[in-house]
Amino acid sequence: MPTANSVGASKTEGPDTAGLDAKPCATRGATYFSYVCDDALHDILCDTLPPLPTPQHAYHDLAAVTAIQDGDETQINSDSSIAHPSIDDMMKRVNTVDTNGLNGSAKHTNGVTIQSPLPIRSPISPAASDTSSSSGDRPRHKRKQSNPLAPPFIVSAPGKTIVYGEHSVVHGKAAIAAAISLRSYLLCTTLTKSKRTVTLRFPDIGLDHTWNIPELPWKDFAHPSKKKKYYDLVTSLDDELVDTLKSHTAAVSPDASAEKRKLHQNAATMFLYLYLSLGSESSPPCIYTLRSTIPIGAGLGSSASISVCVSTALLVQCRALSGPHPDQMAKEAEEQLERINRWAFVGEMLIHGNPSGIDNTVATNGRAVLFQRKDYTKPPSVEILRDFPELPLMLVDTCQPKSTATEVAKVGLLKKTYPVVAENIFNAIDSIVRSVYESVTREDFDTGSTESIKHLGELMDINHGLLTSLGVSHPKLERLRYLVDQAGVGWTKLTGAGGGGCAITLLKPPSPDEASKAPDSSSAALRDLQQNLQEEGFEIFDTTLGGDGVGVLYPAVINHEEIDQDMFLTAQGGDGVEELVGGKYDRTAWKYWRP
Ligand SMILES: Nc1ncnc2c1ncn2[C@@H]1O[C@H](COP(=O)(O)OP(=O)(O)OP(=O)(O)O)[C@@H](O)[C@H]1O
Ligand SMILES: C[C@@](O)(CCO)CC(=O)[O-]
Repeated sequence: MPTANSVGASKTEGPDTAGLDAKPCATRGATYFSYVCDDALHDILCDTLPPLPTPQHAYHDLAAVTAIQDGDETQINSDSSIAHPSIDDMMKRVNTVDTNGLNGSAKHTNGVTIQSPLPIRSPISPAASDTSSSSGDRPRHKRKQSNPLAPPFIVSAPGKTIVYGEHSVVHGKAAIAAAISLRSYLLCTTLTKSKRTVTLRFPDIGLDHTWNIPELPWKDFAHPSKKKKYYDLVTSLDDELVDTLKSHTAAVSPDASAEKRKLHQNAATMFLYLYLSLGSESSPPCIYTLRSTIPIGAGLGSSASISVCVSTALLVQCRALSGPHPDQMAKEAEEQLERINRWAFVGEMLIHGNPSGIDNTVATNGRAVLFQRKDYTKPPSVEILRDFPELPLMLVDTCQPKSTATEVAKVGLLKKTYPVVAENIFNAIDSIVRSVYESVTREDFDTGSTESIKHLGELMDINHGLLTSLGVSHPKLERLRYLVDQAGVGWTKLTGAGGGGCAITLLKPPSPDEASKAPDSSSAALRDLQQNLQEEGFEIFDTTLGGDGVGVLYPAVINHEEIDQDMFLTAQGGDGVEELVGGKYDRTAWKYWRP
C-alpha cells in the first residue's frame, strides 16, 4: 500500500505560496527534493545534499505545499542543519512516514519542517509514483501547476547612531550604538516568470536600472570554488567576483554626474553581489523599490539599513528564514537575525570598504549594542543592551556630505603613520566605552540624575576630542559644538564616520534649583539654540533610540489595502512613506524577530 507521508509543521507567517515537489537536477544528474517554485532553494539543496542512491527515487512528489497566511501556511524552516544530512538521514527522511495522517504533521529531526496540507505519495513506493508508466506516450511525470506569484512584501530596517566608539571599533575596540526611529523600506514586487528581469528602483538617489537575469554572471558566482551558502560567514569580498560585476554596473546611470554614478554603482554592486550570491539563474523576476527616511551619508547608517533590507529580502525569497512570528523561540529568532546580519555585512563591505560591522548589527537587531570585533575572520562579540536608557539626545545633521569609506581610510592611514599614537587613542576611546557600559548597565542608573548624565556627557566630550585628533571632525561639526556649548544645554560629539554628517548632543537635565526657579528656563535655552541651528543651516532630527531591528510586512498589506509600486513611489517624503507603511492603525501587521 502506498503510505502517506506527513512531514513536520512549523507554524509561521509563511512567506510564500510554494509547491514542494521533487524534480530532476540537471546539474548533478540525480534527484533532489526541492520546491517547484523555489529554484534558489533547489540549488542550495542540490549543492549540499548527497544524491539519492537508487533510481526508484526519481521524481517523487514529496509534498504539495500551500503557504498561506496565519493558520494555513506552509513554511520551510530552513535551519542550517538541512545543509548537512547524511545519506542515512535522507533515507530516514524518505522512509519515515506518518501513516496516520494525510494531513498530519511530523517533525523531522534534522530541522527541515514542512507542513503538508495535501496528501503526499510515498517517495519509495513505485505504486505511489506517477512516474511509472507502461504507456510510452503518457508523460513520465506529472508536473504540478506553477504556483501563483508571491505577493508583494516589504522589509524594513532602522538607521543607527553610534553613541561612543566609532572608528576605534574598526580597529578592534568596543563601541556602543543604538537603533534610531528613522528607517529604510524595501518593497519587493515579484513579476511573472516570463519577464526574466530584475530591477532596482531607488528613487532617493535617482537610481532605476533593469538587468536581464540570464545575462548576469551566474556561472562565476556558482563556481564550486566561489559558491557561498546562505548560512556562510563571509568575512571578505571575492575580488574576482566584484570584478565580474563591473561590466554589469557600468551601464547604470550613464548620463549621471560622476558623483551620482558612484552612489548608484555602489548601491548596484552591493545589490548584485548579494543577489548573485543568494539566488540562482531561476530566481524570481522582481522589482526592488527602496524608500528611506534616513539621510544618506550623514553618519546615521543609511547604507547598513539598506544592506539589511536587501539581505533580508533575498533570504526571504530563497526561503532561508523562518518567521518572524510572535511565538518564535528566542534561539531560532537569533539565528535568523544572525543569518541576515552576515549577508548585510557583505553589503556593507561593498559600500564601505572596511566596515567593522557595528552598523549592520544594530540595523539588524535594533535596540542598542555593545559591539567588538577583534578578529575579522570570526563573528564579532555582540551584547544586545535591551535596557539601554532613553537618553535625552538631540540629533543634528550638519548637512555636510561625507563618505564613510573616505573617513575610515583616513584613520587607517593615520594608524599606519603613527601606529603607537593611534593605538593609544583607540585605547582611550575603548576605556570611555567601557566606563559608559558600566554606568548604564548599573541597576540604579537614572537618566534623571544630573550626576549620571554629567558623567556620560563629559565622556562624550572627550570621545569627540579623540575623534578630532584622529582627523575626522569638520569645521561644521566644531561650529555646532560651539553653539551647543554657548547655550549650555549639553555635551556634543560627532556620530558615525565624521567628516561632516551628524552629531549627537546629550541634553543636561535641569538642576532641581533651576527647575524650581524657572521651570521652563532650560527648554527656552534649547528652543533658542534649535532656532539658531536651523538659521545656520543645520537640520534637527526628531528620533527615538533603541527601537526594533529588521521587520517584515508579508504580504504588503496595511489596513486591508495592498501597497503597490505606485503608492509606494508616490508617497510624499519620509512622512508619507511612514504613513503608508507605518501600520499606525494596524500594529500587528509588521513582524519582527525578537529573541
Ligand atoms: N536611500 C538610499 N537609496 C539608495 N542607496 C542608498 C540609500 N541610502 C544609502 N545608500 C547607499 O549607501 C551609501 C551611503 O553610505 P555611507 O556609509 O557613506 O553613509 P551612511 O551609511 O549614511 O553613514 P555612516 O556609515 O557613517 O553611518 C550611498 O553611497 C548609497 O550607495
Ligand atoms: C566609522 C565607523 O566606525 C562607523 C560608521 O558608522 C565605521 C565602521 O564601524 O564600520
